Amino acid sequence: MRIIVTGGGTGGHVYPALAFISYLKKITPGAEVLYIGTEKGLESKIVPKAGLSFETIDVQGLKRSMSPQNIKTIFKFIKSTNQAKKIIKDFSPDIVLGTGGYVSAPVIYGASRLNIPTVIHEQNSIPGMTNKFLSRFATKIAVGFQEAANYFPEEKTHFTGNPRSQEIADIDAEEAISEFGMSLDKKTVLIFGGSRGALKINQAMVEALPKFVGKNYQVIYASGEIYYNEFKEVFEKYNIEPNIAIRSYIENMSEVMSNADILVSRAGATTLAEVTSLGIPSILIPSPYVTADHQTKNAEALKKSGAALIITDAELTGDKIIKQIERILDDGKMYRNMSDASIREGVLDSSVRLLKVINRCLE
Ligand SMILES: CC(=O)N[C@H]1[C@@H](OP(=O)(O)OP(=O)(O)OC[C@H]2O[C@@H](n3ccc(=O)[nH]c3=O)[C@H](O)[C@@H]2O)O[C@H](CO)[C@@H](O)[C@@H]1O
Repeated sequence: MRIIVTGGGTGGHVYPALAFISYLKKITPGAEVLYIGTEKGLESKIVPKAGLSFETIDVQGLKRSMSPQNIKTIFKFIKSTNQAKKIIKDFSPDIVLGTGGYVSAPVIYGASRLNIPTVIHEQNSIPGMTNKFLSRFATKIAVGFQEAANYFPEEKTHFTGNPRSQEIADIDAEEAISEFGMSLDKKTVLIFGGSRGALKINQAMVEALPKFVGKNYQVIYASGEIYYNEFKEVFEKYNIEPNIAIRSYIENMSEVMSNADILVSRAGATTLAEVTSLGIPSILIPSPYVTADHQTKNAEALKKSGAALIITDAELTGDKIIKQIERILDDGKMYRNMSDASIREGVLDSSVRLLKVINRCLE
């Protein structure tokens, strides 16, 4: 199979694409893969590192309201579609898969103009603007949350879950935690604010860090690369504590998360796919700054099932984080119930399902 994969901007769009590619290569060793992203997005750092062929195009996101800036965007869209079409023609794929983010718009649209089958994957419970626009042109649509199917044409939409679930469920890497200087005998709380970090979570952590010192559980925190320097002094002070490890970004997140007992994080869809595939209880702080408040909807789906507690961004403090962590850790029954609910939400064959959807386009 020759496949072009596109998706980018943030980790939430890139990691599912990489997880699917890795599964595809495992079961179809001859598969030829080309990834199209942008220079600026996180994909330009992590896709080449994964050893994949990577090409870039210039893209600009659509604004919600009409403005002179948007007219420029339309011209840019036409230009980037032409760039994408040239790459697609040269590679001549059987199929093009898009996992969201601005970059997937010109690539999927361009492929559909060239009559090449396309599949888009929507990770969130409420679709983003790019996938809503592309839903008219895509051959098939795969969704990570059942709720998202309501926004797309029924006849071409399939529930697959998020490929990161299947990938992370197979991982068991105890050594990852020792690399952080942590103990295998203590409960581990993993905390981060999505792939880029979140200011509000960093501020709450500055308040919480002194209070984590000497606790009978350990804390691994990723601040996000753009925030690390801002709080460096505090982070360096507490990083030397035996039960605290602080990093700007965790590259081997799958391995680290597989050792976690509780997750505290934003409610990005890919993070939620990961945590449920491992059956880990979570404390979610949905970002209020995303399209259609989709993180609140993502988090509510997990809360409803009993797998997560929610702290709203407005009420977030260091003390609230600690209180909720200890509420779960100190109550064995609550812990087990949340963990059982979490694993029930996991879709452990998500890449198998996505490949089925792709193969149906090729019949
Ligand atoms: C602000 C914003 O627009 N957020 C969106 C973006 O988030 P974002 O990129 O933050 O998405 P997710 O939380 O879904 O995924 C983050 C990914 O980064 C990984 N990770 C995180 C921290 C770290 O140090 N190392 C690491 O590898 C996580 O394990 C996960 O795989 O895409 C998601 C998926 O469409 C959406 O649901 C989010 O609403």
